[in-house]
Amino acid sequence: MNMKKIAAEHAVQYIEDGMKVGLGTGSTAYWAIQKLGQRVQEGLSIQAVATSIASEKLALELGIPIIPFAELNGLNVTIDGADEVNPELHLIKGGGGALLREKIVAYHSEKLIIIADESKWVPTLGQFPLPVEIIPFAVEWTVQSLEQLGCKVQLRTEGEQIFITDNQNYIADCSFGTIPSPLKLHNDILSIPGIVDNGLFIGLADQVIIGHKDGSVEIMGRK
Ligand SMILES: O=C[C@H](O)[C@H](O)[C@H](O)COP(=O)(O)O
Repeated sequence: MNMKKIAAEHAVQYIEDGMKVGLGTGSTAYWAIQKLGQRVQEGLSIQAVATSIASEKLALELGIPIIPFAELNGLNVTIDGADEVNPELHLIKGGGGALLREKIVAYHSEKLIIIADESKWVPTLGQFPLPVEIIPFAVEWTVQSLEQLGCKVQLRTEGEQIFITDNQNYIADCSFGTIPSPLKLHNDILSIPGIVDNGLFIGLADQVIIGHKDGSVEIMGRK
């Protein structure tokens, strides 16, 4: 049973004609974009923006209309994946390196629906190393400042090369083990110069759809 696909396809049921939709990034969002593409080919009329170059490319291949940001005044809904979700629906995102564009798009969406397989549901955030997007300038100092917050930092690589985000930045993966106060950590990280954003999504998710091994979906959320 493909738990990611089940959650994604459930979320896409909520998309209606005329909606402005944000497209997430990653292997779970992939299934949502596929399903949305199928519905567009069957006549669904939507306008979309994407949270990564990869998702935009996939959407265009499937015939989903991608609209310039300047032409849209916000979004009705965004469907995106997550690396961890806690019972308060706070998230860690950015495993695919797309956290900055994802957070911008989520912020401007009336509703953020998170889709995930059951392995992403955790009592406390932090087992998954927190991705932090940093600018390349003085990266060594920025990394030192992150380590002073009590984590082990690994600058993300892709093969032999440093991983470069869609925004031409780096990702520092920060292993905290556990994050008891996500909001405090979020603010502490953002107070370091050179950091663009981090993968903690606090109070942004409205609904979380979890796909289970037995094919069922579990829906949690505020709206
Ligand atoms: O940067 C990537 C995103 O935040 C993804 O949505 C997140 O990493 C989850 O990815 P996946 O659905 O592939 O587990």
